Amino acid sequence: MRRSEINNAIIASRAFFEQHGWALPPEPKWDVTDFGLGDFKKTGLILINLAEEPEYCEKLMYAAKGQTTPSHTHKKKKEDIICRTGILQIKLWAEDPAKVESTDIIKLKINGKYTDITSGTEVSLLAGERVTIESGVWHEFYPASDECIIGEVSTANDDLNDNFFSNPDIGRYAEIDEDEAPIVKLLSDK
Ligand SMILES: O=C(CO)[C@@H](O)[C@H](O)CO
Repeated sequence: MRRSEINNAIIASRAFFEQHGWALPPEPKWDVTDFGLGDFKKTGLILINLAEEPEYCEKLMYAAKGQTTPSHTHKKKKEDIICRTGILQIKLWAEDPAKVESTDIIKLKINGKYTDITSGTEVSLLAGERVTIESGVWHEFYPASDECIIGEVSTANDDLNDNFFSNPDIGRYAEIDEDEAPIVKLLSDK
């Protein structure tokens, strides 16, 4: 990813957060990624780590229409993915969709109530709605609205060691081409 693209993504999402009443903490911990695939408009996500504790984690995320967070799972982390603004589509699988065409039933908590869904089902979340994703459940999400603010509340987060993607070409952090000066230091910046 070009640094200019990262800077622009931060400026645009910052404006959207502000417009929708989401005040960011002082010195937000920004994480902007194209998942190493070099096509931020297609596979891209902007995250801010709000709380990172050994017991829990909270993130605020932003994606624009067309941007997918590709299918992945966590071996340790259990997380609630929450639509805060807009409409969020989230697809869930019992097993890695690149390897197995599973039709297993997933017992998924949607808005706090257990619901049986078939692996591969897509759930649509309106603002205020959430799904609770147990570790081991594969998931992919993208906005159905032009823009989307997404929350994440979870057990401990370890982005380096606890993200398992279907696509083996994916790297969790972007490789950066320094075409201009950074406006913020990313979590992945040394
Ligand atoms: O877990 C999630 C989304 O499900 C994010 O916190 C990761 O950082 C994505 O890699």
